[in-house]
Amino acid sequence: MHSLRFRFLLSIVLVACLALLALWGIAHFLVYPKLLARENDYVALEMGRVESALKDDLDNLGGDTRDWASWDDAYDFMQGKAPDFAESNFSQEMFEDMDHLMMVFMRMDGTPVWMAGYNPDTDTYSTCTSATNECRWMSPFFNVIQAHVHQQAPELDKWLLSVPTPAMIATSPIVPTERGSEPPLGWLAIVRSMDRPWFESVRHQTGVNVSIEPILHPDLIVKPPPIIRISDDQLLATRWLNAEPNDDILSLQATLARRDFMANTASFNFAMLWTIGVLFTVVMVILGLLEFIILAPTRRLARFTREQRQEDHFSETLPVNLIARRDELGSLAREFQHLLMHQKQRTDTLEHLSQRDHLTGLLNRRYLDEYLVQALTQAHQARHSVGLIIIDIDYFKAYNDHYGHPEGDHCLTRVARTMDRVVDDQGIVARAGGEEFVVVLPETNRKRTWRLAEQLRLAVAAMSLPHEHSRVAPHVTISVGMAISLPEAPCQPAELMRLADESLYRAKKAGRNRIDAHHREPHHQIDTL
Ligand SMILES: Nc1nc2c(ncn2[C@@H]2O[C@H](COP(=O)(O)OP(=O)(O)OP(=O)(O)O)[C@@H](O)[C@H]2O)c(=O)[nH]1
Repeated sequence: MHSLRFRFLLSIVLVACLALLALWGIAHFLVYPKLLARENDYVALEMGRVESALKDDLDNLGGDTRDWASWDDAYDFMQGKAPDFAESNFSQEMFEDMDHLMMVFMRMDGTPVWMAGYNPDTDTYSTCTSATNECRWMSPFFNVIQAHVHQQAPELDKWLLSVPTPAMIATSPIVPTERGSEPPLGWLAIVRSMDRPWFESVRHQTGVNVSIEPILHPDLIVKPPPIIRISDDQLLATRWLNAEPNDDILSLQATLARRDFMANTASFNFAMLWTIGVLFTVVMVILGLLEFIILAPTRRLARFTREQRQEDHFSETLPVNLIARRDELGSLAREFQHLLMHQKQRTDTLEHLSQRDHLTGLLNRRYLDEYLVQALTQAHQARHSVGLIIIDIDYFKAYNDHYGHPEGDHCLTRVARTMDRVVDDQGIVARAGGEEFVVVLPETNRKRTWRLAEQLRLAVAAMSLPHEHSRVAPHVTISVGMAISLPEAPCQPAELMRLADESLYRAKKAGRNRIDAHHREPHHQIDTL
């Protein structure tokens, strides 16, 4: 059997577990996805800024290239009219300031006219008419540019390059500014390396740390996801930029701090912890209230009920604090108390009925037998004498026959009442059966027993109940036999009854309306009224 406390505890723990599960579900399925979606938006915004910085840079490069390519001096230079144009306008300082890696003037068919480059690795600036000797390092760029312009319409173009190093390139046809529709004489291409200084400038503009990696033959590799959450406080965002040659890809990567996500997560965890703490406190308070309001009183009621089964603990009054309650438990306790009292009354009535003779109201034979056993046992221990008197109405059959049975009953009742009054608290009077009565005196002696027997006989005679057919007197008389259990010669109940019965028999035989005692008693003469 599980106690109420256990059941309540189990239920509340189950409810608490469900609540925790619900919190976990809310966190896992609602809050964290929402936070991650917000973080994705944040990443898109940041990467958008980086891409737009890159685009602006590319646009600037394109603008510079177009400006140089549409300058009349450049057009003249391509015509051979201004041979010093390039050498005098371009220098290492300018390349460093403009962050240019190289530039090349070429004819429409891609033949180089003049090229210059600043190699940051060797910190050298060189100019050449072809990608040879000190300008050899420019040849990979030049070759791609050459291939590109072969397929390009004569207008400004800006694009990204993957190898030999990530770079942005602008190519523009060389045309005169104000000479109407004269054909372009060649191409100007300017290359800007996307290396560490470029990363620094992007970081300066956007506040984001970026890097660029070329991915050659992108069809052959598995692209990593656009967002990789490296740790709790950092993520790696990737954007794919188309580049030449061979449809390569530049992987633009940025390491972003997960500040918002961390802050939101910390706030949510803080709220969760408080929620769990409040939940736990509520559970404990509910348990305490349950214990105080229901469980403890219920246990008191159960304990009280249990005690009632043990006779020596019987009590009709429940604990006051239970009875005084103004709730369901209080009314249950009060109802229970009424039930107990009612039960007690019925038990008392039944006990009374089981001990009494229904006609005379005297104690019955069953009670007499039990009482006699008890009285003799106690007298034996306390070394007392027990007196037993048997009374029988004389010629009662004749009485019945003459006056009728109901009148006989009436006579029995009146005789019984008289004897009960005479004995009073000296002992008990029982109806042993028919017209025979027994008196037991638990603490007595021979003399007192004899005297009471005589008082009984005289009292019945004094009632003067007419008895026309009695042969000893004109009224109802009794014969009495008595016996005593002495401490020095104790008797068993049956023996004492037998001795008293024998005395009665002798009294009857001797003429009735008299007393006879057990033979050890002094002999007494017949007393006749
Ligand atoms: N009215 C009435 N009569 C009863 C009751 N119980 C027993 N009796 C009668 O009591 C009578 C007892 O008669 P007996 O035992 O023959 O003795 P007796 O006539 O009294 O004569 P002795 O005892 O020898 O003097 C019987 O007639 C029973 O019917 C009772 O409850 N009511």
